[in-house]
Amino acid sequence: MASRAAILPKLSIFKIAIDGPAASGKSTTSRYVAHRLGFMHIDSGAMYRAITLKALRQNIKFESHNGISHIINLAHNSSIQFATTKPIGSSGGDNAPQTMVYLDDEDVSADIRTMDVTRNVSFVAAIPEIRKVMLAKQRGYANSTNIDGVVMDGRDIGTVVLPDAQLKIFLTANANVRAMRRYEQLKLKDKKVVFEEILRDLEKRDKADLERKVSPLRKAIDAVVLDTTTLTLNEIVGKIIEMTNKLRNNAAQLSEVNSQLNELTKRTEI
Ligand SMILES: Nc1ncnc2c1ncn2[C@@H]1O[C@H](COP(=O)(O)OP(=O)(O)O)[C@@H](O)[C@H]1O
Ligand SMILES: Nc1ccn([C@H]2C[C@H](O)[C@@H](COP(=O)(O)OP(=O)(O)O)O2)c(=O)n1
Repeated sequence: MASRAAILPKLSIFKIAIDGPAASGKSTTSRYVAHRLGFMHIDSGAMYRAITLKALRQNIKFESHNGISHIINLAHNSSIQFATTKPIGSSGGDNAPQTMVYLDDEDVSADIRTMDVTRNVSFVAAIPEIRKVMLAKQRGYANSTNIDGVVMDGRDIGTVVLPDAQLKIFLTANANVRAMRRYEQLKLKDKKVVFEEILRDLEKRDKADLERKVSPLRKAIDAVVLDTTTLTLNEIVGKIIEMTNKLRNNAAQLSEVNSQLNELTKRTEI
């Protein structure tokens, strides 16, 4: 007789998928959630940005046939790693937990956020072969055996990368609010930024991400929508932690019932 354990879910790596348009708060929210839960944070957008940075550094002609093959080659032969630093305090700003990004062992956390990379990343992210290479890496991180859980943010995490995620969140916010947040964020880093330019770039990128053929930005049918236009970062993080704790408790209870049922089944078989 088949054991009931085979048909009931077991406790496994807890996966949280956070998707949404540009500057909706995905990576900041994910960093705090991951930090509070002791999970790993994977910023999948940073991976597309890292490959774009590498291609720009090599002066690859993006839209040419040769250029695309070259970028695909780069993706196959690049190592991208993440490391999370602990916050000094518990509030936002400079004390926020940071997710560092390493490209071929070089810290590129700042270099991948330049306007040049931002303007070209949607093109790179729309190349199907690049997405295949990133998908394999992303699933690899999520299934690392030494972690309790992972928070991965991007555009297609709930729909394509981790369709089995126990919790899926879709963050949204009004485009003007998103552009203003990105403007404030870049201004802090002494970047020469113009709000109208940021808004235009953000809308252009949203359109490209929504309309591309492979893995476009979509809300998974089982995702919970959280609108960050009016909710603070703390409120958003709190809601996600609360949902996660409930789901983990339910899973733990289910696992307990499951082992009791197995025990009973064994005794009945004897
Ligand atoms: N709920 C929120 N309310 C106000 N500001 C937020 C909120 N969530 C994120 N932010 C801020 O908005 C900016 C963009 O957030 P970020 O996490 O980089 O977005 P994304 O990863 O979606 O591009 C950051 O400066 C961040 O601190
Ligand atoms: N899972 C993902 C993550 C990001 N991308 C693409 C879409 C975005 O334009 C770029 C950069 O993503 P990123 O999340 O860093 O961008 P923003 O922080 O929202 O400006 O990568 C994607 O296609 N799939």
